[in-house]
Amino acid sequence: MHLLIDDANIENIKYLYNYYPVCGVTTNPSILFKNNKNPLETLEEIREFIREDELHIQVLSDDAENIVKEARILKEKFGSNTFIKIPTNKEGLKAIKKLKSEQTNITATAIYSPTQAFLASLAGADYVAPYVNRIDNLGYDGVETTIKIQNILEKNQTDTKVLAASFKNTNQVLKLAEYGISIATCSYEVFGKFIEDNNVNKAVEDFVNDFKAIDKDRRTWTDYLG
Ligand SMILES: O=P(O)(O)OC[C@H]1O[C@](O)(CO)[C@@H](O)[C@@H]1O
Repeated sequence: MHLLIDDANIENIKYLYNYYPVCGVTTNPSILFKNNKNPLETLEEIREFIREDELHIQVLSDDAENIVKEARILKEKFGSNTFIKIPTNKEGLKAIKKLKSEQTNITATAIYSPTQAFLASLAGADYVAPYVNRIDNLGYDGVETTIKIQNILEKNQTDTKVLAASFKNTNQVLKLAEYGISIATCSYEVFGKFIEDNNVNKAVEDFVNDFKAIDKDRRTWTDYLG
């Protein structure tokens, strides 16, 4: 499983890139709204910072013809490793079919059911993005649904990968990693919870204190060898 950042705040993105093994950024209109800045300038800044890594941007048109138009403009502006996020409804499927014939990278988004994912895959989507936490909130099981989607894609030997989205805790992510889900996109808040264990800090502190007791003037190997 690879990890993407689900955020549009450039400071958060820079911070997470500095510490975590991530391979790109996903955005959606609500994330851009939350960032409270000019959305175009924000995306330009993100693209400049992440260079050729994956950048996922969602279209806002309702009908296939305008979705295709918007996708072409976004692809032209943000480059080849940009994934156009298209909601998986009927108009979206129609647009995905058309855009695939133009070699556009597509993330089929707003996926709540395996049927949607299967259809998006047949239409040519590169990624399908099930909304794990939102599915949980509907009273279904987001993790199970995502695994089911993965099984369907594997059994049907498609090239489409699962990009799991909408997480509220790290356990949801880890469960999917266990099943080899291709990629997960996580918010700044969820990243913050990945390594938050006081036991780890305590263990490290004990190691350092023990070592320091050997020679109080030499705390690290750099002090011995540097
Ligand atoms: O339920 P949430 O946290 O709003 O997440 C919706 C998800 O859908 C996406 O738009 C799919 O990529 C993500 O950007 C986001 O994680």
